Formats: sequence, structure tokens, C-alpha cells
Amino acid sequence: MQTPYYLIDKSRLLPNLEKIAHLRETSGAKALLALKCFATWSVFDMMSEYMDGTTSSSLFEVKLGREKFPGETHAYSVAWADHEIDEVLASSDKIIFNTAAQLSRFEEVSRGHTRGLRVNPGVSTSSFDLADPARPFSRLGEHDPKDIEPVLEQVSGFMFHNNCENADFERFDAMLGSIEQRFGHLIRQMQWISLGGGIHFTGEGYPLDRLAERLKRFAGENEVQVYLEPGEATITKSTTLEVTVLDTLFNGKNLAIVDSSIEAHMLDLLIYRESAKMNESGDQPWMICGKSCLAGDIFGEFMFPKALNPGDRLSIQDAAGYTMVKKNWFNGVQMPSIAIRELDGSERLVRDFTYDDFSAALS
Ligand SMILES: Cc1ncc(COP(=O)(O)O)c(C=O)c1O
Ligand SMILES: NCCCCNCC[C@H](N)C(=O)O
Repeated sequence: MQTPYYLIDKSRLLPNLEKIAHLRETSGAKALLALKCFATWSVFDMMSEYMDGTTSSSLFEVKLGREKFPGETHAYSVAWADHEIDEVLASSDKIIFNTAAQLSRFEEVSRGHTRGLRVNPGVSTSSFDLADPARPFSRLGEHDPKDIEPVLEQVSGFMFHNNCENADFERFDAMLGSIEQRFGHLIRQMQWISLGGGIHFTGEGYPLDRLAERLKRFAGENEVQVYLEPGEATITKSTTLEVTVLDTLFNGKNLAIVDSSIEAHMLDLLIYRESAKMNESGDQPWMICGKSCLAGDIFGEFMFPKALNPGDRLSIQDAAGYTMVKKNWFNGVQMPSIAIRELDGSERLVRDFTYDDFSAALS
């Protein structure tokens, strides 16, 4: 297969899905895939056997969830526009408003639909200001119970999303406790509560059964159906970005230029100033660089067993989350195809991109 391409390996996706299924069974919580993180619908049939549906950030994600992922479709957006609302309602099972003002604005048109409100508990686990939903002056949800009380009758659920790459169960537990303390009297008047995404419960060593017990207790004490919205936790470590070395040079360090670009194909790493991951080891350090003209288009520095040469194939690890959904045509760099490795080991191409796609993205 011609590089670059994202390779989704179902045998590496499966363990995450099995943990999700176990959590659902033991806690009673429902799990919705957060499409903002991963929306590659060719594997939705498999995923839907282990999950309850999807949640979204926009009209188009709502429509994709409804069209491609069997199960429940939750519609959330930071702000719905007047011209979107009819289609959002037609394509969703629940609509979640970000503010009481949006709920009031669309109260009449959404009457009869299952409605929820995003609540911002003011606590988060994000160490990144950029991704911290509880950052100062956050626009993500209503934070004051006094602003929620007047619209309580109009909703049957709340969505809290305040975890971010949180692999620490104790921290999750403590934050849920503070949510109950501050909003418990309102939560108990609801039928369902989504606790959002950002809980890294599929990671190695995560105390899954303690999480299940905590969620079950939360659901029982508050008499609510709990939802989770895992993005990263669902697809972590399932996918690689397969690339080929095109050129090498030395400028104080060994540099290898590959047929991909961190800016165009793994943008999240650049935004959060993180290195890509590779499974190589050895005693030769090489800097792996993208082929765009951006000086800092660098995947990272890694150790290899031998010198790299043009034609060498490399696998960049953990390339599913916030990658394919953010890929772009910067520099006109060839967009990676998407391939799937089936459980029997066979590989198939499910999408490739051509000059016509590049041209059609502009006018
Ligand atoms: C409301 C909501 N739900 C779920 C997620 C998914 O988070 P993660 O991919 O960290 O699990 C996000 C991330 O932006 C979100 O904003
Ligand atoms: N790996 C660097 C941090 C990534 C943060 N993920 C951002 C999405 C997240 N779900 C959010 O809440 O914004």
C-alpha cells in the first residue's frame, strides 16, 4: 500500500472495546463515542457492538452519528444556529444545550424532544489551558445553580465534561464528589447524566472495577442513567500512521524527512507541543521530520538500531485520536489514505485522497 496511510488495527482496537463493554455491564452506564475525537466510520459496525451510540459537537457530526453508527445519537454543540436546529432535532435522540439562553431560544421548536443542559462544575484535570473546560471565563456550560434552576423543568438531563486525559481514578472520584456536593440537588431531579469524556479507563492498570462501582453508586444514589462519552479511551493505541523516509541529511543531528507532516496529519501533537511515539529502539538518534515547509514540522527524536535511508518504512504510534478528524491540506501534502487491518490480519484500503479532493476543498 502506498504511504502515507493511517492503519487502524482491529486487534488493537478490540481490547479497548472489550473494556468499554465490561464497564457498561458492571456499572450500568452507557457509552457513546465522541465523534470529535474519532469519526472514521468504516469501523463503526464493529464499535457499535460494544457501545451505545455517538455524541457530537456539530450538526454534521450529529448526522454522521445517525447515519453510520447504530444506537443512540446525542446532539451537543457549543452553540446551535437557527438554520441548523430542525435538522439537529430530526437526526438526534437527545439534544444538549450549552447554555440556558440557547435552551430558551430553542425551547418551542425543541419541545417534545429529550433535552439536556451542559453544566460546568468549575473543576478539571486538564494540564493544558487550551483544553481545560473549567478555565477562567469558560464558555462551556452553565456554572451557577441559580442560572440552571429556572430552566430545570425543560430538561431531563445534564452533561458534565471536565475530565481530560485523566488516568487517576482517585482524582475522578474526588471531582465527582465535588460535582455531587455542588449540583446534587439538581442532579436528583434529572433522569440522565452524562459525565463526558476524558477518563482514561482503558489504559493499562486502570482500576476499571472501582470506576464501575463508583458510577453504579452515583447512578443509584441519584436515580439517574449515567452516560460516558469516551473519545481517546476508545481508540487509544489502535492505529499507526505509516510513512516512508524520502530523504536524509545531517545538520548537527541526523534528520530524516518522511512523506507526511505533523502539521497536516497529526496536528494535535503540534498544538499541544507533544512528541509523536515510535516503537523503535537502538543507539542511533534520528529526528523524524515532516515534508511541509514549516520549519517546526517535526514528529520527534527517536532511537533506531541503524542509520535511516530513503525508502525505509516507519510506523508512528497512537495515531487515531484527534488526527484523522483534523487532517488538512496544508502545503498540498498528500493526505494519508485510511486502511484497516482486520482481525484475521488482512489489510484493506477504505479511503484514499487524490488531487481532485485537494482541488475540491477550495474554489
Ligand atoms: C463534551 C465532550 N465529550 C467528550 C469528549 C471526548 O474526550 P476524550 O477524547 O478526551 O475522551 C470531549 C472532548 O473534547 C468533549 O468536549
Ligand atoms: N494530548 C494533549 C491533550 C489533548 C487534549 N484533548 C483535547 C480534547 C478534549 N476532549 C477536550 O476536552 O478538549
